[in-house]
Amino acid sequence: MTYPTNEKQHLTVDGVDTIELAKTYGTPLAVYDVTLIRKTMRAFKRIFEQENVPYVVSYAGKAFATKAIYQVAAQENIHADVVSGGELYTAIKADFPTQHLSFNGNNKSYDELVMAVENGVGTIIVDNFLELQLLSEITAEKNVIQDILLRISPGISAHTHEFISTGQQDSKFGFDLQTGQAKQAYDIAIKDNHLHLRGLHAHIGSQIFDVTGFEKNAALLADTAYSWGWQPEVINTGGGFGIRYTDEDQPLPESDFADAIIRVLKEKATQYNWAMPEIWIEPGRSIVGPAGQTLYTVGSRKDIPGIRNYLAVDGGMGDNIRPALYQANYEAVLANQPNAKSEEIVRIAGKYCESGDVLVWQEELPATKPGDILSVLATGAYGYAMASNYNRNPRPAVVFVENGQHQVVVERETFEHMISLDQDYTLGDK
Ligand SMILES: Cc1ncc(COP(=O)(O)O)c(C=O)c1O
Ligand SMILES: N[C@@H](CCCC[NH3+])C(=O)O
Repeated sequence: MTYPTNEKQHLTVDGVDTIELAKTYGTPLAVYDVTLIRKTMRAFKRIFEQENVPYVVSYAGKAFATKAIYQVAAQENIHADVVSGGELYTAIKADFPTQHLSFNGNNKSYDELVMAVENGVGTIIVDNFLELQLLSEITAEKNVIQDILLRISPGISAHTHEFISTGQQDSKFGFDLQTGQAKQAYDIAIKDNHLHLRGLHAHIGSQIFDVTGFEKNAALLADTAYSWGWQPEVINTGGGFGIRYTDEDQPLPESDFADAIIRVLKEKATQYNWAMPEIWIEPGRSIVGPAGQTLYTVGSRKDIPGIRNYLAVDGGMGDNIRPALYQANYEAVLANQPNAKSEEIVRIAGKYCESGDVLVWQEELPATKPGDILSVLATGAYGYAMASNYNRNPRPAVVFVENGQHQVVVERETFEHMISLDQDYTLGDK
């Protein structure tokens, strides 16, 4: 792999020197290549347009939810999916057209549902019976009609890490199909005058590398609707398209997934004599994952002869929990000279008080010294989004880069931000 560099041999992002970014904004620093984000969004849209089928590409904001990314999604005229009042609030504050939002989640609160209805969220993807009842009450009281989809748990196991697989029957998400709960939900929803049931949704999991699960899922949703004597307007097959983190990952082009789903649903529409349903997909990771990277400053090291060399950087599990949570692998490069020859094998650890605080389990790197900048690649999805203040470390700043320019889109958290909600304790002995 050859990494993009400038005349100083420094790693670049869309033409911008990462060493300069680290100097300007400090580290750890999450950096996004917005040109690449737009390219991926457009590539997804183009597949459907070439096939001339009605579609919605809905960016799954959980992968990275900030005002700036919702603004890019709006500029590219794609939809977005939110999963909490907080994500919805962020999208609203970004002036994202709420009609283009869908709202997923397995335990939306009454207040969140009211917020969604009041703000004109286009589609609520109803997950369970309580939600169906709450939404029925809220829409009746406000005398509005709300578009909904029903989320089904399809009983399809995706071959991915157990914790990010959601389609299997033993899952907290969606109405169970096998036991008839999905049909019961359909019977309730279709009769409700304030709910406009537009279609079905099922998401089988994340970081998936073959199309068969998506084909099965699309076919199952169509067959299910047909078996209920119903022609759905929308079939939403979720997200989950796998990306490359390391050489172990061999992702398919986004077109393969979309093509497979389109082909199956075209066949089903012909078989059932339906108008072609709108095909919705909800990619998160594949849109922002490869476009993001995190810059860190090299600090201490510990070499244990015959055992392992640890290289510590100034971030860690607080800005990327995925290695600790899923044993996820990443690739790291020395940003000062990414194409230099490797000289040693190291484990890149963070600065958190946990043995599991690892960013890269094993990496070949050139010799490094304190103060060098390392970049961990492909951290754009579920990195900053899952960041925490563990050990009271502030969360990094986020910078967007496009056409040689750069801009902070999330400021670095400060110590003061972190204690801003703390109160002095006044009840105990003085
Ligand atoms: C309902 C739903 N849609 C979309 C996504 C996005 O998945 P990914 O980021 O893997 O594309 C998820 C997360 O797995 C999800 O739960
Ligand atoms: N957060 C997970 C994926 C879960 C997706 C949400 N349904 C990850 O980092 O891979």
